[in-house]
Amino acid sequence: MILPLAELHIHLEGSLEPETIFALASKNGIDLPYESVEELRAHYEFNNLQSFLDLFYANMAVLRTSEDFKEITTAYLNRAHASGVRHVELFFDPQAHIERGLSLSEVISGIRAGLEEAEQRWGVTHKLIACFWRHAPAASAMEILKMIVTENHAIDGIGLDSSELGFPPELFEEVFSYAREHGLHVVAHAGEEGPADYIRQALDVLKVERVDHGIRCMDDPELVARLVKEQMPLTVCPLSNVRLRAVETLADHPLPQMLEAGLKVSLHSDDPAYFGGYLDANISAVAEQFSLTVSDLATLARNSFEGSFLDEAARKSRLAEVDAWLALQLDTTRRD
Ligand SMILES: Nc1ncnc2[nH]cnc12
Ligand SMILES: [Zn+2]
Repeated sequence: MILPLAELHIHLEGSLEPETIFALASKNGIDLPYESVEELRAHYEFNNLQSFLDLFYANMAVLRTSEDFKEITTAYLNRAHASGVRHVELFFDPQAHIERGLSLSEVISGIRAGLEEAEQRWGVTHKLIACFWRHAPAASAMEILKMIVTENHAIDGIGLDSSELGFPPELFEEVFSYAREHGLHVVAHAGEEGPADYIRQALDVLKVERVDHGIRCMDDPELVARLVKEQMPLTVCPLSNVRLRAVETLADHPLPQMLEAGLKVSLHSDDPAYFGGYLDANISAVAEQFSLTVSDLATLARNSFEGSFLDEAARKSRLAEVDAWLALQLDTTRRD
């Protein structure tokens, strides 16, 4: 039995593998500035978040049709299912695709078709979260959000992503308040590269239900105490943090201290095609680095379902699956 997990921090466009970038470019008649997959892959060395985002936004320009979105959603879900994912809350960047002339309906219908097929095939449940760019004006986010609401697009929540430093969450107060008033879930990237104060703003101004990354909370003991008290879910992405140099090496990652402090941490893959692995790779890397026990892994898995937007009944049944996994592991250990 594989450890059942909820993947709560995955950017669909970050699952675009180099081979798929080439295949879509060829299909859509787009010239890439690389001769081969190997040449493209050679650019996957990042100094910080921005150096990654520049390549990430350029590469996603190969996505041109609703079918492209369905294809990459299906490819991601095939891979995720194999790594134990039973529920996914998928991010996508609407501004990137609308800028290229796609309509919201084309993008969302393609993604939804892939999500629904995976639910029918494997029972992998889903939510869809539109992430707004913090480097773009809040007015652009608001315009798209109003379109989502008035045209009744199938979106479950909104998030906030892209360049962090210099773009504090408070710039998006009105956008998040409008989203909450219209019954959408709200999450935001905060404290990935940016300071602990951005996490506080995400809580106090945006009133988020979950913080994406949040690792910089460890600079601020008072904030840690609050996050523990509120049991605020933090979606931590260890391989991303290493590749974007938010931490120097995996050994320097604050995950053990975050767990020790009682923070509600779960593990996720962020942009798996760029950072060296899907959810299973993230979990194996930290399990090995920090000698995590099966009980630690069960806690991380439980936190992923508790931090999700699943309804009570579905969450309970997934938590029972985690308990069954742990019982089996403990039983196997006893017999060995
Ligand atoms: N790690 C990350 N941080 C901010 N925005 C992103 N978009 C995709 N990946 C991201
Ligand atoms: Zn992210």
